[in-house]
Amino acid sequence: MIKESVFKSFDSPASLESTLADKIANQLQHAIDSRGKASLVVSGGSTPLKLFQLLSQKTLEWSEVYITLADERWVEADEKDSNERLVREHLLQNRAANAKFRGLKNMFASPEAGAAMAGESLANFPRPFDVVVLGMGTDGHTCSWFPCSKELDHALTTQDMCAAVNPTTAPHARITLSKDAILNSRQIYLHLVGEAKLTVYHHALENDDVTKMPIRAVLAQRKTPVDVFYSA
Ligand SMILES: O=C(O)C(O)[C@@H](O)[C@H](O)[C@H](O)COP(=O)(O)O
Repeated sequence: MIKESVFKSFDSPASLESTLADKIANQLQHAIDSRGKASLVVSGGSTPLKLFQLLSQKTLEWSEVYITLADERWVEADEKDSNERLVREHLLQNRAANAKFRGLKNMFASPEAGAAMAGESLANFPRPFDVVVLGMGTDGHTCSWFPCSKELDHALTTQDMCAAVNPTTAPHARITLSKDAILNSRQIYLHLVGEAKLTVYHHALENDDVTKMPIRAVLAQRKTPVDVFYSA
């Protein structure tokens, strides 16, 4: 059994999003007050859209906030499935329009070819990352650490910032921050909405086999604090 992380359950996605947006904004501003700048890593997918919108309205020194993605699909930044597009349309708006954003997709033809440059492009980000917001798929993946992919072990063991992944159960070649990069953070939030995700989360706590459920790489470690924010 994995020892459970801090688990916060909310009555509705809206109350979760409101609380989480407040917490993230406070932590980013605290980082700026303490160290002059702050870093935020966000995930794509459908779960964080409202959170992005709420965050974008927060009053803080967004010009000192460096934002990047936990993972990206290897598609152009204006395509439907691009996480960069999602972040530009929902987070880098309103007050957050002044934030410094770096996506992970670059001009290379594949994530394998582009991974080193994607990592280098984050060189001026404050590390450890101040706040990382992760999602989770119902197969137990987080970031683009897919249980089906032959690159999983590399993504979970490399010291490089970024790794290429070719999932067989999800569309698009991907680039993902490595486990090493994700865990070099001051705070990780796991944002879960829906009872199906709660079932998967409880299943993930049953043992520490990361090859079956890579989310365990986050849940089974004690180096970096992980708070789970859940609403049905
Ligand atoms: O780009 C992505 O797809 C991700 O970053 C991924 O790890 C996501 O967080 C989960 O798949 C959950 O996705 P949903 O929020 O859509 O359920």
